Amino acid sequence: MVVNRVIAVTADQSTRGTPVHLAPSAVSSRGRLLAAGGAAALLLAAQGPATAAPVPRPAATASATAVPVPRPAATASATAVPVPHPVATAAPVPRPAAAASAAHPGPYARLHVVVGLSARRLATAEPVAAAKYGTGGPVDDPARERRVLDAVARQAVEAGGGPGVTVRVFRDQIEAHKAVQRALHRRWDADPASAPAERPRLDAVREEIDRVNGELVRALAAALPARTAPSCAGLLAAATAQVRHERALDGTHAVALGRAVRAVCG
Ligand SMILES: C=C(O[C@@H]1C=C(C(=O)O)C=C[C@H]1O)C(=O)O
Repeated sequence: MVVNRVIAVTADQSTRGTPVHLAPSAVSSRGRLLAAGGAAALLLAAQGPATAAPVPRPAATASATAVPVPRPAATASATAVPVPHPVATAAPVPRPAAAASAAHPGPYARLHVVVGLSARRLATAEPVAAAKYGTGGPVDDPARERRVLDAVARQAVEAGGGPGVTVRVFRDQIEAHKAVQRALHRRWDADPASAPAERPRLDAVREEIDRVNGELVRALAAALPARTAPSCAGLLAAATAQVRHERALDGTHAVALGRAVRAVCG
């Protein structure tokens, strides 16, 4: 006689009308199964209708709702406290949109990098001007300009940017750089007290310029889609205004920055 047995019918078996007898040890499993079902129902209720969720659930949540028997601890906590929204409790899995924007900067971010590097390049005009000031030498150094343009053309090919458009941008960068140097020489001539007391080594400053040049070539290549988009002019103007503000540029450098990035779009 089977007094200590219960009859349990699984959903699958009930459709075939074949009840099965489970041993007591199986009852506790069954109890867990029911509790797990309740927890799963709570989780599902907390998630709301499937159609209301615009973002795919993280993998952890998906497996919690898909697996019929969670571990007892998970069941206990799920039933003892109100189940918070699974997204809030899950490990910090970034939403796909956020992850995408972090991995793929948008056109404004790309152009902002280009403008920021142009400002960094222009910031070297002061030490270069100081290195040349009082030497009697000219601001212009056509041989150095040639070397710079040849180098960036080569680097542009490596970076996947067009050498022609890259050289065009760098011609503007060079003109802007020289405009700042000349403005500083005029300022120092007019007010000798403001002239630099020391003369930096030109080759050391040029090493820094070369580093910025390389970064700028790569940033220009990475910004190619942004540079050919119809939105480029507007976004470039916004990025230029932003960089002027971030770096608190004076009038000379602010005007020169606009000159330096003139050929970035198109
Ligand atoms: C920066 C310098 O001054 C000028 C500007 C250059 C540039 O922007 O790369 C290159 C040569 C010079 O005509 C320099 O002499 O190094």
